[in-house]
Amino acid sequence: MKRIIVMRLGHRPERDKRITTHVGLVARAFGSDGILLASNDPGIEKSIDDVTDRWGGGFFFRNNVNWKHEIKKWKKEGGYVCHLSMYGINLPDVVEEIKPCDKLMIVVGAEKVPPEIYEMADWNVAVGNQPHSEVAALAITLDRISDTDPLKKKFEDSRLEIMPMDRGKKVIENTDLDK
Ligand SMILES: C[S@@+](CC[C@H](N)C(=O)[O-])C[C@H]1O[C@@H](n2cnc3c(N)ncnc32)[C@H](O)[C@@H]1O
Repeated sequence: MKRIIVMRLGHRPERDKRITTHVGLVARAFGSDGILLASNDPGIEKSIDDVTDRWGGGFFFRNNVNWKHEIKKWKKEGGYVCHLSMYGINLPDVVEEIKPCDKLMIVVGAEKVPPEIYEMADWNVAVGNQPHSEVAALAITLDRISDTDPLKKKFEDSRLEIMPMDRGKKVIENTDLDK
């Protein structure tokens, strides 16, 4: 698996800020390269960029994209699209087909997605055929399709790094980046 990006559809700035931020945090923490937001919410872009700046990695955020245009472009460039939906094929039954893809876009919705996405996607994939959350669906998908363990990912050029410990909290600050 070489390049994975996430597309967030249907974000409503008045009610989805927290969950879309969590979609972005999970996309970054579990190994994708960036996220496209198909709505205009510069505040979320700022929050995710701030996290990337402090915690490292080369994650990108693009605000206010035209989702149809981005998907068409992605496919034209040889990319594949996996739309997460509880109505799709259950992930364990399709994961081995998706894994070898070296350019994958994972699409998650908010309340309701445009019906065309079901046709445009190469796979409509359920993370279990029960309703739950885009955050959980994305996390499990990123974990299952990865060749390496996403929890072991190293984040380059971080200002902050946690030293894991049994109890308490230890965070190391890397001041070299400011020089
Ligand atoms: C709160 S759900 C909305 C479900 C909505 N009722 C629908 O018809 O699409 C928001 C998003 O979470 C994701 N999601 C929720 N449950 C899922 C599941 N079991 N498998 C895969 N994705 C799921 C989908 O991406 C969905 O668009």
